[in-house]
Amino acid sequence: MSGQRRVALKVLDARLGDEFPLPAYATAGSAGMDLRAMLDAPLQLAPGQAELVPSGLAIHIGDPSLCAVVLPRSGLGHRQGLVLGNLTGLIDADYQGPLMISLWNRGEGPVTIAPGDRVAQLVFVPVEQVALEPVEDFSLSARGSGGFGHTGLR
Ligand SMILES: O=c1ccn([C@H]2C[C@H](O)[C@@H](COP(=O)(O)OP(=O)(O)OP(=O)(O)O)O2)c(=O)[nH]1
Ligand SMILES: [Mg+2]
Repeated sequence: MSGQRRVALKVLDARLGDEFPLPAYATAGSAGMDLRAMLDAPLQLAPGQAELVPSGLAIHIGDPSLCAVVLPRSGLGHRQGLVLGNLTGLIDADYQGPLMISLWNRGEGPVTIAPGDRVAQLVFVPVEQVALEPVEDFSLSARGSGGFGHTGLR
């Protein structure tokens, strides 16, 4: 689609773009594009087990006003307990290495992942870098230092 920002992609696993489609937005309104577990053989994760799995891709975002996050897929996370070992993966704009997926079976039964399964999703997010400026005091806000449930439940 024109108007979309361009992000450089290296296909590291030749099965992508051939046997398996490259990541793409499933619908016009999708925020994420699914990432595949580019395994050589099925992988069974025992309850509690985490493994680093290649996505078969590398991206170089380049522009520090953009990053990407790797998120679980809702269905797998909720039903099977297949989530991410780092909870959320953060892909820096200057990272050029292989995009890896830490898969964690947080459930109570084994989970089997087949080569090419869509196991996570990649979301591009705007970022602003700031200059931290040390001060003695803040000008008082409505919240002040209240936090961690300070405003109650209802
Ligand atoms: O799920 C992930 C998370 C990170 N990365 C890559 C891209 C990211 O830019 C780099 C570093 O990630 P992060 O800063 O979260 O990890 P770190 O443990 O702080 O490593 P580093 O010291 O390299 O920054 O690792 C992945 O491929 N997948
Ligand atoms: Mg880091």
